[in-house]
Amino acid sequence: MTGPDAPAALRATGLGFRYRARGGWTLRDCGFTVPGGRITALVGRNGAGKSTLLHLAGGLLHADVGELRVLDTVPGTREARARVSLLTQDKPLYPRFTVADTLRMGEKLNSRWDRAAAEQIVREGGIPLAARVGELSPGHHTRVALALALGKRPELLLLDEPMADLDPVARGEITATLMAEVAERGTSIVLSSHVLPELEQTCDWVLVLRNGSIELSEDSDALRENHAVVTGHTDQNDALTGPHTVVHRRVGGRQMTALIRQRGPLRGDWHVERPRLEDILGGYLQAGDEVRPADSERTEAAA
Ligand SMILES: Nc1ncnc2c1ncn2[C@@H]1O[C@H](COP(=O)(O)OP(=O)(O)OP(=O)(O)O)[C@@H](O)[C@H]1O
Repeated sequence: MTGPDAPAALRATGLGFRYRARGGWTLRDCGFTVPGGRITALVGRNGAGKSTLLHLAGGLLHADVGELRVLDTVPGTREARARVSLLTQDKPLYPRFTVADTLRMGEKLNSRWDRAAAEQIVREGGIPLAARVGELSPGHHTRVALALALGKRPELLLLDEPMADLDPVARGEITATLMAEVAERGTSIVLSSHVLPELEQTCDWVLVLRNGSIELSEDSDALRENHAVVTGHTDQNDALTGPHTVVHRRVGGRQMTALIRQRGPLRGDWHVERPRLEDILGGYLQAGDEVRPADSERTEAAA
C-alpha cells in the first residue's frame, strides 16, 4: 500500500537496546517515524548503532525497552518476516549451493517469489547460474544476496551497507533497481551507508544516528530547504545563534563557514549557499567535532 494511508516503514518509541544486561546502551531513547514508500538513508559514524537498529527491525535482536514496529507489525513475527527482507553486512548464503540452487531455495521459501526479478539481478552482474556461491567474488556474492532479498517481493527492504563490495557500474545498476522498486511497487527501503554522495539522488528520507540516539529523521528535500551553508567574518558569530541552529562550524583565520538550520532571515553579511544533502549529512556527522572560534584563535596565537 502506498499514499498517506500506507503504514510507516519503521516507528520507534523510547527504543533502547544493550548487548549485555549489564553493558551500556547501544541504542537509547530512540523515537522516530520513517514513512512508507520511501528510500531512507540510515547514516551515522562507525559504532553509532545502524546495524543494531536494522537487526532489531529485522527481528534478529529484541528491544530491551520501548517499542519498534515495522509496517505496523512486531519485528520477527511470522507476518513481519513475510513482509520484510533484511540483508545484513555478512550476507549469509550457503557456500556449497550454486546460484541456481540459491534462487530455487528462495522460490520454495517464499510464496510471493518473483523469479524474473531475482534472475535479472543475477544476470545483470554476468554471474553464471551454475557458479558455486562459495567461489563468487564478494561483489557477486552481494548481488546474489540482493536477488534473494528482492525476489521475495518484500514491502520493506532493510539493507546494511549493501553497496560496500560493488564496483561503480554495479552500484549504479543496483541503485536503479532499488529506485524502480519504490516507484513501481511502493516498496519501502531503509539502507545504511557511509557513501554520502551516492545518497543525493537516491534517498528521500534521512535517519541519522549519533552514539545510539536519533539526531535527525526528516524528509531530504525539507532538509535542503531549511539548511544553509553560510560564510562570513567570525565577528558575526552571534548573529547565527538565536532562531537558527549551528550544526557545524569551521573557522579559518577570520572567516568562518557554518552549516545552519535556518529559521527566518539572517542578520549580518553572509555569503549563503543551499547545501547538498551530502553537505548536510556531513555536517551532522561532524557536529560533535565542531571547531569553535575560540579554539581557532588559540591555534593562531600559538602559531
Ligand atoms: N554482538 C555484539 N556484542 C556486543 N557489542 C556489539 C555487538 N555488535 C555491535 N556491538 C557494539 O554496538 C555498537 C553499535 O554497533 P553497530 O554495529 O550497530 O554500529 P554501526 O553504526 O553499524 O557501525 P559501522 O558503521 O561500523 O558498521 C558498537 O559500540 C559495537 O561495538
